[in-house]
Amino acid sequence: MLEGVIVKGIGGFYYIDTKRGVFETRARGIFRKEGIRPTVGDHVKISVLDEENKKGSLDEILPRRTELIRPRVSNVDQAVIVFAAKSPDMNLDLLDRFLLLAEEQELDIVIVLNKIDKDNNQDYEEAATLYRQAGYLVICASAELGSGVEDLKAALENRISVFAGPSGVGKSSLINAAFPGLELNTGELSKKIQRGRHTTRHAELIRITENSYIVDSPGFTSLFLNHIPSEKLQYYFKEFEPFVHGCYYNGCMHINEPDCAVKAQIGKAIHPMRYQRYVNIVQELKKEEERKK
Ligand SMILES: Nc1nc2c(ncn2[C@@H]2O[C@H](COP(=O)(O)OP(=O)(O)OP(=O)(O)O)[C@@H](O)[C@H]2O)c(=O)[nH]1
Ligand SMILES: [Zn+2]
Repeated sequence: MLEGVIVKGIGGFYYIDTKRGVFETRARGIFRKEGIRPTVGDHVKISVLDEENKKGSLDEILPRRTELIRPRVSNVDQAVIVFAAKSPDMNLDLLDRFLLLAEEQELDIVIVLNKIDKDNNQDYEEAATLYRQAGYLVICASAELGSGVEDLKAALENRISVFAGPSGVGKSSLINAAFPGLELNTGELSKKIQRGRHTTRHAELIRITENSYIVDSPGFTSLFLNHIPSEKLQYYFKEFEPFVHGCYYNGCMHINEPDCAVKAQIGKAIHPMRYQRYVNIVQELKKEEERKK
């Protein structure tokens, strides 16, 4: 028995990255009978049928820790959310939506503010401080100059990461700067999504170091939040966490209620801009909930 990770699945074959190389396997019939679909990212056990030609049989899927839907990958540990300091301009409303989706999936989060070489006034520092104070790891980077790249590499170590963020912020460029051997084309990640609109596209894992992988297509390509119940939203604002249970009312939404422990932190542990976006998104979600009634 050999253990490994499914890095690719095509036409009934699953490719398993192991300590002894990548094996091409077929899944045992039992999975189909039991309605289990092997998924990229699954930790598996295989039996080797042909060591030299790297063929095997996929025998067992170890329990999944997480299951990302878009793209469909198991055991993703972390979302690397990339925004540009300039071109395109930073949009913190959009950044918060990416954060919410990643928080909802219980992923660890790294925020990368890329293209700092384009921002002579260092305006990105303000956003970096805001999100650091909220409790996030924020890396200010320039794929162009190579700054921040070592920090990014360190953050990817020993995990499966998915990159997310708007088009053109430099996701592929950062990956290339960190791992020159991979030579992802710039624009590569988005090409894959476009293809995905018409055909079922299967994500693949790219091994970047001994024990680390990245997903080859971007995460959270739809930023719809409508599936999140409005009363759950508070739990996905990281810096609210220590305070949400301190309110006078059970089920406090932290908007109009008196004696609210969250509101008491506005301008202290909670940045007014983040609080305002919380209120906006709650209202958005409530409107949608009303409409569906
Ligand atoms: N000045 C500067 N330009 C950068 C930097 N990083 C990326 N770029 C440029 O920005 C453009 C977009 O970079 P990509 O790496 O393709 O961006 P992406 O996020 O992968 O884009 P999609 O694949 O569309 O999602 C390219 O022309 C890059 O050369 C940077 O740090 N500084
Ligand atoms: Zn409250």
